[in-house]
Amino acid sequence: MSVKLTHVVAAVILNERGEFLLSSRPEGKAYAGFWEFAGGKVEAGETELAALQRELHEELGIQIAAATPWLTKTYRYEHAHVYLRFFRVLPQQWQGEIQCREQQQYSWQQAGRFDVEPMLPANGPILRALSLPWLLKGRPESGWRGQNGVGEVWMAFDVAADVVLHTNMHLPTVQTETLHLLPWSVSAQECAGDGWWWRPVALSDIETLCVQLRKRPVDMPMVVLLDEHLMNQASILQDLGVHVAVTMAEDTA
Ligand SMILES: Nc1nc2c([nH]c(=O)n2[C@@H]2O[C@H](COP(=O)(O)OP(=O)(O)OP(=O)(O)O)[C@@H](O)[C@H]2O)c(=O)[nH]1
Repeated sequence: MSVKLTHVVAAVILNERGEFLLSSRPEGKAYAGFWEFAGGKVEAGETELAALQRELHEELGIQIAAATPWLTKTYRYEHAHVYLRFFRVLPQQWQGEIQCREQQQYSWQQAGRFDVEPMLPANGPILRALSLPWLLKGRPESGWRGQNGVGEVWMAFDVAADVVLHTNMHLPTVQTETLHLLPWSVSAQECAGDGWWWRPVALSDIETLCVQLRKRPVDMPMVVLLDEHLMNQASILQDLGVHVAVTMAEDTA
């Protein structure tokens, strides 16, 4: 018997300090009191963005002008089998005074330092993924630096060399399918089970990736490693929900 997937959207709302908004599920709902990203079910005929805008207004009284699609997640609860689509909402993309219109609580949280619980079980990988900066700069030899909500993050992992050398992938089906459609000039590698890295060599590789991401989003963070000649593609990729690592000259790394 096939089980109907409930389509849900949820927002990672950011403030100027780089913190993320979590709210508690109101009484009367399944998992009442658990913490989640504000959002809810997409109604028939509604786009994901329209559903996000409606839910955030209904629950918190805020207006969302724009949002960037990020990760997806499928999860089976006792009460429902859900397909979740998370959006990233930057400080300049939302406005309004936060109100708890459903008697829920809300809390601004720092990446990797969440101090509210319990969290909805489906959200574990999403919370971990929030620690990964949206932009990393550096070199394979000297490591990668970026900012998350807690502060500066430094990653010493020699990603570039690994990405180039290994073509063996152990990726969830969704991503394997996405990667399969990417040009052969690239390879990718899963990174500690919490994300994966991909290194395009030409502009056409990036164009192919963009087409694929629009059709089929990823369920683990994807870091695209940009060599100097492709650095101007960083914002296009970030707008598609990708984390970017750019290779800098040694003295600016
Ligand atoms: N809003 C939200 N829902 C989530 C998250 N993570 C997660 O697994 N879910 C699941 O997605 C589903 C969302 O449904 P909901 O009950 O909040 O939706 P809704 O506001 O439209 O509720 P309604 O049933 O009153 O119409 C629930 O099964 C919930 O457990 C999350 O971060 N945010």
